[in-house]
Amino acid sequence: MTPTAITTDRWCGLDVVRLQIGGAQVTVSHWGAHVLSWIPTDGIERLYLSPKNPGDGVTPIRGGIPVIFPQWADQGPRTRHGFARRVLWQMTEQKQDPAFVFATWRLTPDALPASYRDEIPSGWWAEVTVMLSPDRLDVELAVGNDGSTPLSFTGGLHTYLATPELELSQLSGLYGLTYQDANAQWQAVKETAPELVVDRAVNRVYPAPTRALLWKSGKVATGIDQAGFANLVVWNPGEHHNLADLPADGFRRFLCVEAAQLTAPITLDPRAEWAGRQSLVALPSL
Ligand SMILES: O=P(O)(O)OC[C@H]1O[C@@H](O)[C@H](O)[C@@H](O)[C@@H]1O
Repeated sequence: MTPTAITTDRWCGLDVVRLQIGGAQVTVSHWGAHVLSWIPTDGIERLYLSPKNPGDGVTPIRGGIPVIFPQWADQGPRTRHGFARRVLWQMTEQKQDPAFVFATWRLTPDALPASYRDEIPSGWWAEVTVMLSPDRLDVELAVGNDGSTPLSFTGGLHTYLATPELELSQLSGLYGLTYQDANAQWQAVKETAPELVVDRAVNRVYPAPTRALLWKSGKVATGIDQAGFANLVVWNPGEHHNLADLPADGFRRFLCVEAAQLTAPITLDPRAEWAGRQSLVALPSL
């Protein structure tokens, strides 16, 4: 039987939970329901986490898997990239099984400061479920409307995939898709690279790929799949970034590959629910 465990720890002044199964582990902060680290059985960390995170309980965490809800970036009047990454979630469920271990976090309006609560109609709930098996991590964002008026939102899972060297890493599976280039007035561009190598600032919004992507970095590869989300975003701020919570050369250590819903907001009628998922699969060393 594969040994499993759920333990608690502290990171950067925050309470975190660690799920473990057969030598693999994922660490999740209650603040933001934010995955900070995923180490599959090969022992190689797959997520980037900035060493300059202030850990002040105010500034969103730079790295890992930020949960974006109820607004993508600055595309609307709500808090940039949503309030979900700036508040404490409640862990409501956990389970250990021979094949997997999971935990679920829930956020409801009563847990929010009034300024955030006023951003959207009341009666909604959001849940993040993190499921770990030895070489796979599934993260699901689910949203429900228990209110009496329609609820519209955008959002996503803003995953920072780690790499020893960005320019020597490749992302394949996007060939032939037409993306909107947020760094070039949102012009539509057809992806012609069978293997995308990022060597400058990128901010591209693709439609959700119909097949899994492959991220090759250093000695390892990672498969990336998603369901429920209409978009996939590839983002890196490049060398001229002025992000205070990222080291000057930090941009070289990650590529964000994000399961997102931003070109068409989800609208939930009363009693309706929606869910989107991103799955990461650790593949054998190259
Ligand atoms: O610095 P933040 O708020 O975490 O945002 C990071 C980036 O996230 C990306 O997903 C957005 O497309 C960018 O516009 C944004 O700069």
